[in-house]
Amino acid sequence: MTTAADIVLGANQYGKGEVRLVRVTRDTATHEIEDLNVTTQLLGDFTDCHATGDNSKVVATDTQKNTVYAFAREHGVGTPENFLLTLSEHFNGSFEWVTGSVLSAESYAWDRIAVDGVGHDHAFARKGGEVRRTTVITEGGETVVVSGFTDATVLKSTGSEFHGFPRDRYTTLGETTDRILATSVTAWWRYAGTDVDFDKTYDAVRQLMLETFATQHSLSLQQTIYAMGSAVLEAFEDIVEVRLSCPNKHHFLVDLEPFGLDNPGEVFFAADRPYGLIQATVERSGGTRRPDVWAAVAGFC
Ligand SMILES: O=c1[nH]c(=O)c2[nH]c(=O)[nH]c2[nH]1
Repeated sequence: MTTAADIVLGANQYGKGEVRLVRVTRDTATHEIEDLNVTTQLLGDFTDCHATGDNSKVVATDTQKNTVYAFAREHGVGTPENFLLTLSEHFNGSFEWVTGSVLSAESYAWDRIAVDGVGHDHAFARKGGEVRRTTVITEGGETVVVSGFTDATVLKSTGSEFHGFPRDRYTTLGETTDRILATSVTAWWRYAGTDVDFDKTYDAVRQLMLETFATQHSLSLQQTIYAMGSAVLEAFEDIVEVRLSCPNKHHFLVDLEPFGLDNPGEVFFAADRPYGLIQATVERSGGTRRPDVWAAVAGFC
């Protein structure tokens, strides 16, 4: 018969998975952003906590997460390799029972959004991920072209406010005059006809939307997406309607005060959910609505 004495703990490790860190360097008006997803795993003799519930050697995963954010403020990020090396030195050097660690980081690259051909100071588009899409619907002798893109992730590190919203007993959100605004734009537009230079129009619409995101001082994501859609309708006669679906990818300023550090809008927790989901159609007044067309395109847009 097997008894507890015959059972031992095998390989184990633990830490915090996917610490989403965005660091904004804002010493000058030209901001830099660093965007990482860090996972920490500590190795060592953690038999007691597994076998008896003695946590005296468990560096809490919450502490590990806090260390990632605090180090981003204290030491900066720099290369992900150097950032992890600094964290490794800390975890392995501070707790004698920690005999090793496995630290990993994903690093997401961002380009500056070009405005009039020049990289914007504080508006960025994430590299990759974006997909151009189109749907052509032919029915009853009529052909309708709807084009757009999904997952164009953009972020502005300033130039965004959100205040003046109603407060009730469930409202805890603070008002802000300076926040990160980040979203992953899904945009579709319906063409009036089919005689269009689709490549040229696609590039120009996409560019105009990103430029508008970059340059419009935002009072809400709703205002921003309306401005993006309006700019397209103003510039392109052969587009009759624009639909936008944009998750508000919240970035929360990390409270570093418990660690004796200030956080002047520099170190953020990039939450992946829940997100605000802001969706709008921008159309020409008096234009014909085509719910049948949109129904043929998956989802709201
Ligand atoms: O731009 C925003 N629109 C909202 O409707 C909203 N709601 C919220 O909590 N934050 C924000 N931000």
